[in-house]
Amino acid sequence: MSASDEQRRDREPRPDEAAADRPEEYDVIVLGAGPVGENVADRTSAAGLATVIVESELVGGECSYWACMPSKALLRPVTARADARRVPGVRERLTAPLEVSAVLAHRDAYASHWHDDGQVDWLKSAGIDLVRGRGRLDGPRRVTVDLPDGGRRQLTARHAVAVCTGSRAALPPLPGVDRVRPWTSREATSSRTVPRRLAVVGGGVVAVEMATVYRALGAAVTVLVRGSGLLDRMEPFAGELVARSLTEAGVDLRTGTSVTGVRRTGDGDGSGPVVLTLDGGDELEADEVLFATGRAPRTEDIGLETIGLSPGRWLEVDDSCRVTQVPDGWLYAVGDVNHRALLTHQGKYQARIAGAAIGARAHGTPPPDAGPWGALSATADHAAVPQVVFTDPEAASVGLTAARARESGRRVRVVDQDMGQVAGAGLYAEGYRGRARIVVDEDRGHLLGATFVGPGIGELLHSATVAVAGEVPLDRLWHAVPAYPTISEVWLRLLEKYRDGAAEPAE
Ligand SMILES: Cc1cc2nc3c(=O)[nH]c(=O)nc-3n(C[C@H](O)[C@H](O)[C@H](O)COP(=O)(O)OP(=O)(O)OC[C@H]3O[C@@H](n4cnc5c(N)ncnc54)[C@H](O)[C@@H]3O)c2cc1C
Ligand SMILES: NC(=O)c1ccc[n+]([C@@H]2O[C@H](COP(=O)([O-])OP(=O)(O)OC[C@H]3O[C@@H](n4cnc5c(N)ncnc54)[C@H](O)[C@@H]3O)[C@@H](O)[C@H]2O)c1
Repeated sequence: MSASDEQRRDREPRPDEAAADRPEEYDVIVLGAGPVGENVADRTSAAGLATVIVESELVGGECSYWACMPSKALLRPVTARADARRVPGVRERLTAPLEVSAVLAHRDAYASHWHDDGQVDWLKSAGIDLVRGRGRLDGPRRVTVDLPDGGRRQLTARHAVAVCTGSRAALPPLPGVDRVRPWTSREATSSRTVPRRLAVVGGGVVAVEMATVYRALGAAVTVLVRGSGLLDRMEPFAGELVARSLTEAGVDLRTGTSVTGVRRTGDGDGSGPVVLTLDGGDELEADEVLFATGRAPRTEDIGLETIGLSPGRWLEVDDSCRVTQVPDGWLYAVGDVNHRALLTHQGKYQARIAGAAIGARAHGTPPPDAGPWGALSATADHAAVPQVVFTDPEAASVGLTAARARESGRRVRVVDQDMGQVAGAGLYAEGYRGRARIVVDEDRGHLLGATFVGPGIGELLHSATVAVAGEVPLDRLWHAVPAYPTISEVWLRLLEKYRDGAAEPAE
């Protein structure tokens, strides 16, 4: 039997009787089996470390069952239909609305019908032990798990504990909000019915994606945004183009509107329509209200107080995802819970890095490349975070916006391009509407950021991510020739304008 076979045998799930009072020792304990926890465990297990993962709900986490997967499965039929309706010869045959039951069934399939057997099988195949239950830190390197059957297991970690407990929807502090059965992203992504009237509070990513879905499924949707526009972390034109499209689709979009009260009209039992009071005194009645008002860390009940940290806060980490306030470097916090970038792909990137760092430190190998852009440093979190908002049009960005780049004190030049002028875009969709922007570091001659808005541009984003993360000189990008006639030719238009010294966009 090889050493790795022996390690794998060591990591076979322990029979319950072994659980008694005696702490079970592992090299690494991962708390939370969302996409990020799974990837940390995968990397530490691959590094030959005996790894156990603790999960209180479903292996796969928010992303698989109540976030990325179901939301994108709901959105894809919407954007596919919208795209097809912009193609002559197809649109004439596309007069019927979406088949709601088929869309919801597609969503159910992508959420694996809220069963995690597939993910559990994968854990087993990777040699990772699973303990189901609520885990809490219980002093340095110790985790206690309350099991679903009322029992308890105690785990200790020789090398590291990785907190990957993610985030939950944050509700605004409105009196009575918890008595009106509000929707959060969980209900919006898993609902089996389409409300006749849906009010959406918030102007961020969840708000615009879910407004897109429910409007296309037939709901009368009102979006209440307290600020002046949508998607305020992206370039302003992204929110403007998405707002225009939502409005054209029939969404009642109200900016500069805050909600000051919420109640149900029934007998105090949570029944009846929901009524929102708006600043200024107006009221809005709907059948459901979705609060898409950001996220809170799932750290309030994980025993942080037993190691001298405050519960309920985001955990601050260094670039290898080690919690900075904990001595001896045994505690890591990876994914949403560290608040660096609340995105699955970025959390999984951190997981690969944290897993490698835990492995290197456990084996006593001096970290060879812990500096910026090295294998043990999540540098992209600061410079090259990509995100696609899957609305119609899609909005995609990486790196810094023009405003953020200027705030950073760099000498910056901004170039914009109307996507409608790109031949490949016109072929993709008649009357293609969209815009692209690059933000150039004038002193270093490479891209700091890029934003694309338009149908089907999500797949374009990775080209920009490579350019930003790779700090590819613009002179060399000039030789990266986009195929004709693809939407990617927008790169050529942007670089031509940059070389020709085109005037900067007004905004
Ligand atoms: C509606 C919506 C759509 C999204 N769409 C996208 C998208 O398209 N692309 C994208 O990149 N990102 C998207 N995101 C963000 C993405 O879902 C998160 O960034 C991602 O899920 C974070 O992964 P995580 O593993 O850090 O946390 P989670 O996925 O939240 O997983 C944490 C896990 O820890 C478990 N846990 C918590 N506490 C304990 C405990 N005490 N003991 C045991 N287990 C515990 C939880 O049950 C959960 O399974 C979306 C988010 C939302 C809300
Ligand atoms: N396609 C994707 O990549 C995708 C999709 C969905 C969610 N996500 C991730 O999930 C996270 C959560 O998304 P989100 O939309 O909930 O958060 P968000 O931070 O993107 O947007 C929150 C919105 O709610 C508003 N808001 C906050 N408090 C409010 C209050 N009290 N009253 C009224 N408005 C209020 C904010 O102004 C903002 O418009 C995001 O960070 C995002 O990265 C990603």
